[in-house]
Amino acid sequence: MCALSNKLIGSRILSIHDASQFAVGQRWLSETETEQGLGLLTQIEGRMLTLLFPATEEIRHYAMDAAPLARYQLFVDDIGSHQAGWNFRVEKIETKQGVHHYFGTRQDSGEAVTVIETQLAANVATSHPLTRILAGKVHRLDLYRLRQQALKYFGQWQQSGVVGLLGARAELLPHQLYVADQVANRALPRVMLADEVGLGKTIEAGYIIQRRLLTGRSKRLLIIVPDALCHQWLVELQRRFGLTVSLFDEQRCEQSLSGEQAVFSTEQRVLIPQSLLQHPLWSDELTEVNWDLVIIDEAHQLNPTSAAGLKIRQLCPAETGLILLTATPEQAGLRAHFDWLTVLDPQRFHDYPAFCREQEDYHQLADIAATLATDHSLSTSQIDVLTEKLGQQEFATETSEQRHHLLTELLDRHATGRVMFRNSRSHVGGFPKRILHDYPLTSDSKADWLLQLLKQQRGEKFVLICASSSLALELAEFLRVKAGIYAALFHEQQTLIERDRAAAYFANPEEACPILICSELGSEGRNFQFVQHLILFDLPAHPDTLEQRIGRLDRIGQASEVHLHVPLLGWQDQVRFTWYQAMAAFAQPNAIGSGLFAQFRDQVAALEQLSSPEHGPLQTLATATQTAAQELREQVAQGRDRLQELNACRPAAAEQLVNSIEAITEQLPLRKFLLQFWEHFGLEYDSLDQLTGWLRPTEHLRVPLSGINDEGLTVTFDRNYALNHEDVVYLTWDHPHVQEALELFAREPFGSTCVGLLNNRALAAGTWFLEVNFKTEILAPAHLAGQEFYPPQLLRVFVDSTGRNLSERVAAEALEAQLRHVDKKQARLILKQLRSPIQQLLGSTWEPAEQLQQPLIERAQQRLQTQLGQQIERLRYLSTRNPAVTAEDIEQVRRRQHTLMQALTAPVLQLDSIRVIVNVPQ
Ligand SMILES: Nc1ncnc2c1ncn2[C@@H]1O[C@H](COP(=O)(O)OP(=O)(O)OP(=O)(O)O)[C@@H](O)[C@H]1O
Repeated sequence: MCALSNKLIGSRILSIHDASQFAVGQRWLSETETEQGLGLLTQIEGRMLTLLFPATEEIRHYAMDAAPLARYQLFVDDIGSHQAGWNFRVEKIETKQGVHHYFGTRQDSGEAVTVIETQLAANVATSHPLTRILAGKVHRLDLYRLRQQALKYFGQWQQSGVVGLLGARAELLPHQLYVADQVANRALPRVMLADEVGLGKTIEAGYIIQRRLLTGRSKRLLIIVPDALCHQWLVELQRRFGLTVSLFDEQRCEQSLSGEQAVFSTEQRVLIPQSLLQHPLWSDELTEVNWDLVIIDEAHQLNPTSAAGLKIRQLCPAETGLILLTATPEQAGLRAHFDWLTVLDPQRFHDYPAFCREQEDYHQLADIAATLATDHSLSTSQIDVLTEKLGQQEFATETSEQRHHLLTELLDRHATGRVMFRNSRSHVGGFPKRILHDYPLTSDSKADWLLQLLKQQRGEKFVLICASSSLALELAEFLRVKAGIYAALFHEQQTLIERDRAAAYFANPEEACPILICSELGSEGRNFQFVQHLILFDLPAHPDTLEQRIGRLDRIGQASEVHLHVPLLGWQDQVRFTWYQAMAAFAQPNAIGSGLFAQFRDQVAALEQLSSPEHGPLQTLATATQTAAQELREQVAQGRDRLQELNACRPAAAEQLVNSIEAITEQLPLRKFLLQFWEHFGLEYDSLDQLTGWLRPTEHLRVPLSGINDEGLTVTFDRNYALNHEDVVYLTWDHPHVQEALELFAREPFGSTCVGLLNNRALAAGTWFLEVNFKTEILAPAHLAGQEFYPPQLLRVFVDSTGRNLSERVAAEALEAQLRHVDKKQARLILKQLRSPIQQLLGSTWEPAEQLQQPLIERAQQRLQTQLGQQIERLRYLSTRNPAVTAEDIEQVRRRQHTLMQALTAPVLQLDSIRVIVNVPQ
């Protein structure tokens, strides 16, 4: 065994170069300036050396005794690079007058070549661990360990199945996570998210975006939202997900026009106001970019057959992901809803009459689906229906799994299953009570009544919604003049910024602003759940608009009862109020509004136009509405909604996601990892209390890190704390700062070379070992998310100085306990003596690494076969019965499987890090 010289173990070795080592034509690395590349020794004069570094064209002079130089040489089987750009494998080496001549074979042509070292390429990978070892560059022991941990956690995170779902500043609500998971994992998501108002569609969209971006499934993102909601979206994505998107309003478009690139290609994640779709210039510019995911909020506002709708079709051809958000998909009528479904999936939705018939079929199917979901036995008549619907005589329903399988099939085939997700509030639960206060007025004006209400309930906050901006302005003026009350205003005559400012001013508890007066613009999308009083100053014509208005307060996060105040003045108010009450639109979420509107709108309009009240016909309308509402509600509850609910959230799968998120949060010790990371990279962390800490950069900050400014920031690892303290940064494995930290190790050589001292009296002093970590990963297009099957992983090979493989006998943890740090100077001296044997020894570590890699490949292949194989099978089966499943759907999964299988035949194995361990018993 080649033991390390005793002289080195003590730390006083002065010079290890002697004149006979040097010869003109040799290649050397500068230990202090590895970034100069490979130097060429051009002159020896007395005790002075001159080196040319061809890569940078720099010349350096060194005193021979103290030259910080490391000899660069290749060994048999190494791959060298010729300055002409080709690579060769070394087969034999001869040294003539101190200069190496390498004999080998060109890798591209197979031609036999002789390369004198003078001809080697000057650009060596300076961050390569071997180059670093040769140059005597090492990191501290703890940084080496941190690197191992970082890469391990990185892989575990990538394989967790919940990437992108971990880090939102949001409660883990199963219905949202389920939808997000279902949609985000598709090769090509084209769906409508139609949860009832306030259930968190924006959050679901955020999860989907985050997961697709972090897993590489999507890159170019376009979000289209009503003009009034632009800012809220920006804020919500930033605050909840730490996601930055760029707002392109007209002004920003004009600024970007002067650049050379297409207007929208300068950013990867773009948010535009809906109105831009109608702009003659910018709407065309939008089509210059190939978006891979488009999200449209409040889709019911856009008619798919209008000019804006056609533009969307153009922006979202079949190969682009498209996600539509709407709480009231039928607000513009069943036909418009169907037209959107056609945009999403033209093959499945091409026959409107058939679609209408299908809607009627829901009842029977829902009944069966509910039976299957609750694990009860099917009745004979249910089995008959199932036989007919599924077109097969026999199906197994004995086990829970079989029933689940059948349920899945039924939902996939007959509901709007694959394209639409709709959670209902009754299903999700936990919403507050609504309390209606109606105020029949006789002669007073509504404005006077309003003033009285505000005075009586001083200290409360009110949101008032009315139909027009002129009325909103008049009311605000009235309150100011009459009572010195300053209302916040929200209407279409303001700029976007003015509106957002007004909403923020109203929300600020310190401002004590009692009322926000909104035109109809405030009835969609906004978050006012911190308010308990809604004034419906007038009543809209469409029940869905009413539902949207109430939904501003009655939404997730509303902690108290919601009070609805309705002043009634005149016949029209009375007609609408009576009609809405008859359908219980104030009392509960109203999923049947569109149906009733279609049925009664003419009658309501005719009654409203009467010049004098006629209570008899109004009563008749109310009774008819009540009956129809009851029937419709029952039908919907039994039929469509039930099916949609079952489809939008499978409780077991949703729970599983919550569990996985909690498990990964517990199992991977993020806090511990980050504390070490910060310490090494020059950030200071002070615990403020149990849940929070203060993080700030010091003057030793090692690399620039995004999001870290000089002032520092308060951070927490606790979800609940983060939910209640929006100014505090919530750190999870999904967070960009954590990702940056992990990627730093994956990309840069931090901790990739190290020398450790072993304290083992049973071994001779000076005995040394080599621990080599290889990284194995596959090369495949990012959107295939190959890392979910085969993330980059480290393979550890541990050999002694004779090349004996001790990897299994010497476990990493046991070894760690016996190691101690060595200072840089001593480490460098050790490496100077050992670099040549290390380089030779390295060659012997590849084979064990390849052997370790093999079972990992096989496991990944098996998972690919089973998981994607099952998906393909299921899609194939469904495609024979359900036009919603196309050959392309199957092909996409098959392509993913095939490409990843191919990639797995030749994973890239490369040296990641090296640790030299020398026994120095104490
Ligand atoms: N998981 C969650 N944790 C905490 N807050 C949430 C969560 N989901 C939703 N919210 C909050 O509930 C409110 C409603 O969510 P969101 O705006 O996403 O609903 P929506 O379905 O898009 O509503 P609308 O139908 O009105 O457009 C928002 O204030 C949102 O921040």
